[in-house]
Amino acid sequence: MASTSASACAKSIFPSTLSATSSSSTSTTSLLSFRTNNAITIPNLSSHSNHQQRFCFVVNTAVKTTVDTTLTSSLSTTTNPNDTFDSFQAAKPTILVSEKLGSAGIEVLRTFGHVECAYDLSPEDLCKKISSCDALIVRSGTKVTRQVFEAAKGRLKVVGRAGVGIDNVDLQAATEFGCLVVNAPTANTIAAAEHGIALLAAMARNVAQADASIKAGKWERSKYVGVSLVGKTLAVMGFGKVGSEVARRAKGLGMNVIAHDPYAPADRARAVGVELVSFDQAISTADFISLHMPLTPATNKIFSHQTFSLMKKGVRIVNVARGGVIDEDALVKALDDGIVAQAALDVFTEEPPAKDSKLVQHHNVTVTPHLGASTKEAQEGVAIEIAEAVLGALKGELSSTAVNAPMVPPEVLSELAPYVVLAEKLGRLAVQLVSGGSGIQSVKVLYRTARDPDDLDTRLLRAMITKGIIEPISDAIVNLVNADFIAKQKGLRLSEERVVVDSSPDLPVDSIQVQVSNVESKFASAVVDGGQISIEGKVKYGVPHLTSVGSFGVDVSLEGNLILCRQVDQPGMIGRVGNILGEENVNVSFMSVGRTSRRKKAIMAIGVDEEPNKDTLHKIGSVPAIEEFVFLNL
Ligand SMILES: NC(=O)C1=CN([C@@H]2O[C@H](COP(=O)(O)OP(=O)(O)OC[C@H]3O[C@@H](n4cnc5c(N)ncnc54)[C@H](O)[C@@H]3O)[C@@H](O)[C@H]2O)C=CC1
Ligand SMILES: O=C(O)C(=O)COP(=O)(O)O
Repeated sequence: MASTSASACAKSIFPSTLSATSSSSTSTTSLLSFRTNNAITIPNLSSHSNHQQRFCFVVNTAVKTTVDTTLTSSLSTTTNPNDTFDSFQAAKPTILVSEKLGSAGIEVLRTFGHVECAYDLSPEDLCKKISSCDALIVRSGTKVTRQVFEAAKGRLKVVGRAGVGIDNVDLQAATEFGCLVVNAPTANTIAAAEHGIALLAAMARNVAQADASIKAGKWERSKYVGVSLVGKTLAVMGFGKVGSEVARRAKGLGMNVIAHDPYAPADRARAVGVELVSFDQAISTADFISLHMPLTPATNKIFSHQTFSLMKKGVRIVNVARGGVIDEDALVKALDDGIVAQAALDVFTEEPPAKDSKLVQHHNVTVTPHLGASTKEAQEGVAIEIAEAVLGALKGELSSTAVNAPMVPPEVLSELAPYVVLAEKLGRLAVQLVSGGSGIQSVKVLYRTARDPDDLDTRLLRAMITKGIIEPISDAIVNLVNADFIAKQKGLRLSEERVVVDSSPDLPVDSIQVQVSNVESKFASAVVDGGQISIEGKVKYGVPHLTSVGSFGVDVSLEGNLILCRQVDQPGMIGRVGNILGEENVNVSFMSVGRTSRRKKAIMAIGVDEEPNKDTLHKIGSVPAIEEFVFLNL
């Protein structure tokens, strides 16, 4: 067995002789590469269930071999799509829930997978557990670090964040490891907004301090005189879902509301009766400031010594967003200096904060332990929202709440389904036509289509071509999440061009052509005049077909294995090759001949159910009229 070393792929992709083991599965190409001991189908991609053969290219890296061996053994006897579904049911995915999740969500998850609830895991214990999990569901308390993705060893397919903020998930690492991250962005909006208003009012009227004072046996009416909200200016920093709900409520309290958000559309602000202003204007004119932006590198410690110095003396600040947007030492100083009169904080840079935190202990600070999303209603809603998103991802569907992958609407996905299969197979064919040792760096994809360019979303197709090219020759597992990242890492440049043709606009794509530049081919006839390997395919009756190899037209369904022969066009060739295969009990599933002109060069494309042995291939190669041939796995 020849092999490709992973290290050889660092700069460019080096195909070498590929060997293949066959296994069977239903047709499908999983967008999230569900590769454990489960066989998974994507329901909305499973219309090609007649494609029973799937071939796993084995290379000599430990990871790839292990994974593929598991896949091969678990699928080797599967011929019926229902069998695959049954075996999938038997091997349910494991879903680890690492923080308290509403029971309705747990019930939804149990319909599909084994659910393990393990709260308060140490980082080490999480890393130990994760390699046996297909999905992980967290809230804000679990740090999903690069180490977690590394420890998952490729098994973790999806991280579900039961809430909005994903700053506790290392998104870059998730993407590199091909793990989808989904969140539940809407179900806790009102809860967070209500908590913001609760803190605003409680702070203005010293509710928490007065409560503590009474419980300590005191009766301090003059100490806890508050300030009124009506007529005061509130600056909402971050005019997204929560910010706009806070603004709406604050207006109901008679406040004058302004907002700062560089990305919020002005008409959304206008609809709530809020003026969008610059950062400096917002913080310098506000009596109250409420924070509702995400924690990102750009917002990290955005409230600092410098920004506090611009604020009105006596300003009051509410934070139900993320602790990290405030430089907490700077806030303590601003409180001590009287620039900030009071702060009400639900979130902290470190959670829980240190017991002796000066900020938490400050007499002008009101605190809650990250309770913004903690209402019964919000937690049930978030749990169902995240459970559905995670199950969708495990089924291979694309989520509308994907954080690190393009969101492809279901109708686009189902329309593109057969083309997704075609795209991956063309990628696989193209890479096998490259001769060992020549590195693929540049691939061009031409989509012939009658559609307006704006009506054709090719991200899925591009990802699947990348998957087809890269997976057979490396240990990478490529999916929609990491395709562009892995292509870049491997030095593969993939450019796309849409060519408008006069065909039916009902079909998204008429044909897909894959061209590989600056490489040698082990099948010279696949090379066109410009010097690039070129193959083209179409979807016919829902099934992917190869329609051209180099400048030869062929028409073969892309299933099983393929033998391409170039021969002198003469009578009896089909019979001779067919006989050789028949004698060796290799079943021919289809045959197609394309030629330049009569009695000149011809290409014969032969689909075979079984992989012919070396002797059989040698006999084919020895037929005098055959000038070159290649055996390809799909
Ligand atoms: N305390 C809690 O329990 C909860 C906290 N949150 C937090 O609240 C925040 C907002 O959540 P949503 O409104 O649902 O998110 P969202 O995504 O709907 O809104 C965030 C807004 O912040 C804006 N933004 C981004 N960078 C900004 C910047 N530099 N300056 C000003 N605005 C900026 C965005 O354009 C967006 O409109 C998030 O940090 C989230 O994690 C959300 C729910 C509960
Ligand atoms: O949704 C968010 O961003 C939150 O901060 C809520 O966090 P939690 O799920 O309550 O840990």
